This record gives sequence, C-alpha cells and structure tokens, in this order.
Amino acid sequence: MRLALLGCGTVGTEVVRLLHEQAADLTARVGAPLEIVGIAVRRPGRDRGDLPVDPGLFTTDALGLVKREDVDVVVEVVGGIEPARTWLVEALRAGKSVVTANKALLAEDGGTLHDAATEGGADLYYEASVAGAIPLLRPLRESLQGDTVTRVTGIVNGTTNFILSAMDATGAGFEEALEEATALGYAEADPTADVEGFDAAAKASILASLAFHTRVGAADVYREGITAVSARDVASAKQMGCTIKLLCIATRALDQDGKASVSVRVHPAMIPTSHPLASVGDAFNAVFVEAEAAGQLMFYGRGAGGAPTASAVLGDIVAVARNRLAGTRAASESNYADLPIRPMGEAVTRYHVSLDVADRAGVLATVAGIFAKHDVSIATVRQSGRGDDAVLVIVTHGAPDAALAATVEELRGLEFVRAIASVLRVEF
Ligand SMILES: NC(=O)C1=CN([C@@H]2O[C@H](COP(=O)(O)OP(=O)(O)OC[C@H]3O[C@@H](n4cnc5c(N)ncnc54)[C@H](OP(=O)(O)O)[C@@H]3O)[C@@H](O)[C@H]2O)C=CC1
Ligand SMILES: N[C@@H](CC=O)C(=O)O
Repeated sequence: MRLALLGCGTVGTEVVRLLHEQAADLTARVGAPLEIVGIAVRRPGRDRGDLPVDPGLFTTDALGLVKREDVDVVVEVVGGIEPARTWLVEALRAGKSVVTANKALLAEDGGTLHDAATEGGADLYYEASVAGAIPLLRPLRESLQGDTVTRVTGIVNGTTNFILSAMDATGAGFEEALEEATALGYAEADPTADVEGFDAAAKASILASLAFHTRVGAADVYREGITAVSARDVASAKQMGCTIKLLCIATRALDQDGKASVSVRVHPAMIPTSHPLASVGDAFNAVFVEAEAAGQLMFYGRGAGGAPTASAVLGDIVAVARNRLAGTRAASESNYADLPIRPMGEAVTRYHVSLDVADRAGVLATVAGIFAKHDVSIATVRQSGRGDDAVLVIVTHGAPDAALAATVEELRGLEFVRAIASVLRVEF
C-alpha cells in the first residue's frame, strides 16, 4: 500500500513516526506493508528533528504527488479549504482512498468530497477530524445505524477546553493559556478558529450530519467562541457551583405534526460542577450521544495533539488499506433525510445575566418587569451593593433564545443599567 502524505506538521510528523515504529504490526494487520512514497509540505528544508524518513521524499508539488499512478492512499493533514479540496477531489475521482483530518473542509464542502468519492468508487475516511483520538465517527457511521440518534452534546475543542480549564483552576489569563495550548500543538494554524468557535462548529456540523443522516454545513451551526468569557464570568460561575465550557449541542426534534428538524449550536455555557462534562479538563474532549434505543453513550479522550490525532489517522489508514486489498469500499454515507435547520432563536436555553446597575429603589422591579414582558421566568436573583452601584446577577428558567436575547437588548437600553457585564447560557 503506497501512501502520499500531504502535510508533515504536528499531526503529520506523528503519522510518520507511528508508521515507522509500528511497521511490522501494521503490515500484519493490513496484510501488506504501508509505504510512504512522498510527503508534500510548504517548506521542504524545514528542520523536522530526527524524523525517521528519507529527506528525498519531501516535495512542494502536492498535486503532482496525488496524481502519481503508484499512489493508493492519500493522507491529508494540511488543513484549510484550498488547495486541500482540489487535491482530495483529484485523488477520490481517480479512485484513490483518502484519509483526512480536515474538519474545516468537511464542514464547508463535505458534499463535494462525498460526491467525488462516489464518482471514483473510493473510500473517504475522516475519524481524526472530530475529537482527536476518540473513536466517535465510526460508532455513529456504523454501530448506531440501527438506532435513531436524538442528541449529541459535548466538548469538541481541546484548545478552548485547555484555556477555560486553566482560567478556572489556576486563574491563568486567556492569552497565556492560549500560548501554552499552541506550544503543545493543540491549536489550529490560525488559533482564531479555536477561540472564536469555528473549529468546534465545523466538528458539530460533521457530527450532526452523521448522527441525523442529513447535510449540516458550517453555516448552519450557530456559533459563539470564548473570547468574551472573562475572569469575572469564571468567578461568577464558581459562586453558583458551576464551571464554563465551550459546548457543542446538536438535537433532532419532532414538531407537532411529527416532522423532524435539527438544531446545531456551539457556545460557552455554565454547567454544574457535578455534571460529568465539568470534570473534562486540559485538552480532553467528551461527547454524549443519546439514541432512542441505546440511551446515553459517553465518549471521552484526548481531543487534540499530534500523537492522539495520528492514532485516529492510522486507524483510518489501516481500514482503507484493508478495503483496497479486499477490493471493496465502505458503504456511502446515508444523508437521505434532508432535514430543515431550526434557527437558534427557537432553541430553549437559560441565561445567566450579570448587570452593573445604579443602586436605587425600583431597579429590581423594573428589571423583573422586562423579563416578564418577554415571558421569561426568573429562577434566581443575587444582588450585591457597592455604594451607588450594585451588581445584579439573574439566572432564568428555560425560554426560547430569541426571547432571552430580546430581554437582554431591552435591559441594555435602561438608563440605570451602567453595563451588562456578562451574558452566558446555562445548560443542564
Ligand atoms: N493539531 C491537532 O491537534 C489536530 C489537527 N487536526 C487537523 O489536522 C490538520 C493538520 O493539523 P496540524 O498538523 O496541527 O497543522 P500544522 O500547521 O502543524 O501542519 C500543517 C502541515 O501542512 C503543510 N502545508 C501547509 N500548507 C501547505 C501547502 N500549501 N502545500 C503543502 N503543504 C502545506 C505544512 O508544511 P511545513 O511543515 O513545510 O510548514 C505542515 O507540514 C488540520 O486540518 C487540522 O485541523 C485535527 C485534529 C487535531
Ligand atoms: N485545534 C483543535 C485540534 C483538534 O481538532 C482543538 O483544539 O481541538
């Protein structure tokens, strides 16, 4: 089995290392040796340490490598939309198997890749694209095909989980924690993708597409990142017995006429410290899958980093290599459902709102009246005074997100509201 490796950075170098260190076992498991015939990178002269590979294999001509007649499997660990899409479509149409970790591309234009795979009769595997080392996509793609998945909830971005865990545990600053996550190889080439929630949204779209048998694109996912989460939010969450996590929540629901639709969102949320997701620290990921017959399933493990991600890539390489040797390919994905996307405004959520207000008579009554006007029920109110100023912390019961957002907008315009210090959703 002859492999073309596209990319040799954090993940690619670990793929090379594992292929080298486990060569004998992999040969036995596949039934044929796995041989790298070329490695496409941007800077072939870059120092890659003691990588166990012939330096003559490096090239900048990725497309030329993909087109080589002797390549069976293309492994893409570069990232981004272009030129990765062009390379992978070329490979798939030519009948070459593809293994990729590129969630951004799958979320943006997965349909083009799947169509090219069908056209070329080729395998397209992408276990590493969601939740690093955790075997999650294959259970959705295979084991749960006989069941109806109703909800997928979890932490799917290691970088932001690392940052939020550090802010919560040690009081570390945002920038400092992001720098450390980048140095550890968790962050994307442009970490904005992590901290603004794009990476988690891409993963959410992949999970929802597989779980609900429908195409959910990146643009269908409601997204908020963690850049607005402050030390004050973290402290406030602690006071309530909560912690803050960047959550991915995908649900399939039926309306009164029995018509199904899906809602997919990514945003920071407060969860009680007693919840199992609260103890998911560092760059670990955890995902709950709820299915009608199976009930609740939990998947947990390292969600980022070179070696954990390479483990998932290697698993896919073995699978596609076995398929090629057997002259077969995996069944096409069943995206038959074509379900509508429910807007974020209809999602039932709860808000934690922290207001800096003037401390005088009638303030609380006016604020409560505005919540009532939008049909939002208040669960708790905490007030602490500071001379002329007071801090009001209000936690609501569940209400449509649009009603909660409209309430906050109206509060913002009140003359006695000095600042809306934070607005966070509360889940579970
Ligand atoms: N890091 C992680 O924890 C995880 C990453 N992923 C995904 O895996 C993929 C790779 O991530 P990662 O290894 O961290 O990224 P890196 O930035 O560490 O590595 C990217 C590699 O791609 C090469 N490259 C970049 N542009 C080109 C180009 N135009 N032509 C040829 N080669 C190019 C780079 O070359 P050079 O070395 O010369 O710069 C480098 O070797 C991404 O899709 C990412 O989202 C998925 C799960 C986890
Ligand atoms: N940047 C990503 C890497 C894995 O997908 C993350 O932090 O989760």
